[in-house]
Amino acid sequence: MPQLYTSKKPLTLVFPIDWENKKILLGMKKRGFGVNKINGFGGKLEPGETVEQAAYRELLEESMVEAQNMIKVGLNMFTFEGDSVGLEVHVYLTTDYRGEPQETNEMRPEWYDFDKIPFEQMWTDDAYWLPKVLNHEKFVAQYHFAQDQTTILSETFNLVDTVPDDYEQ
Ligand SMILES: Nc1nc2c([nH]c(=O)n2[C@H]2C[C@H](O)[C@@H](COP(=O)(O)OP(=O)(O)OP(=O)(O)O)O2)c(=O)[nH]1
Repeated sequence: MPQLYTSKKPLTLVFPIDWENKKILLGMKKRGFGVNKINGFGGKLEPGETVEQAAYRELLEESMVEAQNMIKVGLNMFTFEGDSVGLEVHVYLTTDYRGEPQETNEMRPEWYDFDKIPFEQMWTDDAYWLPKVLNHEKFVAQYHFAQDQTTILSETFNLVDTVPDDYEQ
């Protein structure tokens, strides 16, 4: 298989989960990459930050929710036709958190029932892996997109016991 990327950029993605009421906190992204899509909360690492520190900070900045725990559930490598930079997205759940979700400059948060997740308003790949996460499974996956950032040209998906720290091409 040809190399899909020559360098990669780590990103975080966090989903607050209420297992008891079967609800997930998602937000409408108001600006930047993936604008107008519904997604979890996350973004780039700041200099000197670990992935987990960035995940905690981005959730707080985007939703005002403060995670008390952070459970790593997945690793996604996203690549795009014609772009040599891969997006390595580290996916976490938090099940213990403080604060009421609030709209911020970046996101409009809202709780969704597990069976009413608006996949048609989310990134195309989410319909493949998010249900696994809600089924208590962990995964490593790779999705290669066409330039339209919607069509998936190839994918690999594996369930794992422990999510690795890095995606290995
Ligand atoms: N669910 C899902 N999330 C994705 C996909 N691709 C992708 O980059 N993301 C996430 C990872 C990050 O949480 C977010 C992109 O981060 P960002 O560019 O908005 O980062 P940021 O908040 O630091 O950016 P900025 O606007 O402040 O510059 O989107 C995808 O296919 N599915």
